[in-house]
Amino acid sequence: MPGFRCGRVSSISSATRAPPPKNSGGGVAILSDDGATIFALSTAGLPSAIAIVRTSGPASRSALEALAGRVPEPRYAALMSLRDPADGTPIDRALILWLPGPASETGEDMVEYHLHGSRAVASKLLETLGKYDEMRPAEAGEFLRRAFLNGKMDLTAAEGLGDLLDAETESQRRHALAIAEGGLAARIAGWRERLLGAEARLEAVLNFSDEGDVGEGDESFALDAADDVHGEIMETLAAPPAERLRDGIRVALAGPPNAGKSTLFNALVAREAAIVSPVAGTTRDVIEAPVDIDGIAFVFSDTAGLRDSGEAIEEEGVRRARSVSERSDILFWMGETADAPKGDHIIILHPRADEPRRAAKPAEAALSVSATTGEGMAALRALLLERARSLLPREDQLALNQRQRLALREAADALAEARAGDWILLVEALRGARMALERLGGGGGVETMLDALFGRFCIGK
Ligand SMILES: Nc1nc2c(c(=O)[nH]1)N(C=O)[C@@H](CNc1ccc(C(=O)N[C@@H](CCC(=O)O)C(=O)O)cc1)CN2
Ligand SMILES: Nc1nc2c(ncn2[C@@H]2O[C@H](COP(=O)(O)OP(=O)(O)OP(=O)(O)O)[C@@H](O)[C@H]2O)c(=O)[nH]1
Ligand SMILES: [Mg+2]
Repeated sequence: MPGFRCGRVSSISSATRAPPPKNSGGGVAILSDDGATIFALSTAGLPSAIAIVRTSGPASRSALEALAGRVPEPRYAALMSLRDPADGTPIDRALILWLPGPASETGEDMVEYHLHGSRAVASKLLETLGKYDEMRPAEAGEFLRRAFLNGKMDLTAAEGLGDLLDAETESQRRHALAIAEGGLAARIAGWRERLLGAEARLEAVLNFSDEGDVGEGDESFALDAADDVHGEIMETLAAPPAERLRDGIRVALAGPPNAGKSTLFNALVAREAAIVSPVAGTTRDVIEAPVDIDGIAFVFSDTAGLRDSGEAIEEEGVRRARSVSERSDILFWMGETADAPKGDHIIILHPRADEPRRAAKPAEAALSVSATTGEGMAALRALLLERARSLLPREDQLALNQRQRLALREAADALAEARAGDWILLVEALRGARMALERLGGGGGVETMLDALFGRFCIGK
């Protein structure tokens, strides 16, 4: 299967989720729309109760007429008997949606066949559709690609849909939906319009004034536009990036042997993921566990206790522990305050707090916790969530991916140049910024990028 999104059975439960799939990089090159009518099974993972086969393109209607004898009222579900037109053999009794273009998802004529969800029923219909000369199976992401080519959505909305299809946690879902529904596209459109207006007015001033007639200050409206758009772009860029949201907040537990790291780790991830024992040096490797807590994706890492053991395997474990600790977004330190690494991401804990022989909580420790009795665990989760939220985009902010941030930064950089130069440079700055925004939305000369994006989707999407 070319698209990694296809047929993935999410393993998310209340406490665990599968690690986010990485793009295999095996992007499928999709030809530009060749006018063919495409078809695909759009429900991944059979058998299921219902299988939906979709067609998109001009032959959608005639194929439906041939299979069902008639075309139902647009956008109303109709129960129809499907037959193979070649020999009249029945295929299935199915719910049919006739979705004529341009008011369809792809902008083309579409039909949805909601079949009984077995492999055999779906195969029979796909095979029958494949006999039409005008029809061919869809490539990965090709329905969405056609929607984009037909101006139904811009590139950022398509990216948002990709993230929505991947979403496993509530925060991922909400932020992806905002982008998929055009949250970023609308902002881009507003900025482009503002810049284009300023450009046009500048041109007019230049064209209708005699040489040397253009006075100081006549360009102030354009500088204002550049400043306004620059300010809004910088504000949009100030939101934390989408990557933490998608890949999960990385939380490491570190400290000396026997501190109770693995015990706390197991309590936080709500399963016995790591071995716990009274023997110092039990954990040797880094153990990772992805978890959904309160709708936020986390990846917890339990690590080897830090000490000089003089033993090769344990030394390697300690090296890995330090490396994971450095890369974490939040580090729970469970040892002496004096030994704690430094940094904003470090939270000192006072562990095994139920044990009477333990010293009192040091002043620097944020919390006393006992994973065994549960003491301090609710406060620890609250602290964790508060920190995590500060690292993620807020509800009212757009979560931008790297491509989107780079394009916005390019636009902002161009606008920052606007004040520096003369009129010619000002026009160029406005134009440069507008071009960066246009590319962000998927306009002009982005064919390879389109292949990379749409090739990541499922067949049938
Ligand atoms: N059965 C089914 N469910 C589905 C989808 C689908 O294609 N089929 N979708 C697939 O992703 C999602 C819904 N997305 C859709 C997006 C646009 C249109 C569409 O026809 N848009 C028209 C205007 C429709 C209207 O406003 O009434 C248009 O944009 O012109 C349909 C579905 C989720 N659920
Ligand atoms: N009473 C009490 N015992 C605890 C607590 N946490 C851990 N322990 C015990 O302390 C011992 C060490 O716990 P681990 O969780 O394995 O400690 P660790 O920090 O992972 O140790 P290493 O993997 O060796 O670095 C075990 O016997 C645990 O049962 C706690 O909160 N209270
Ligand atoms: Mg351990």
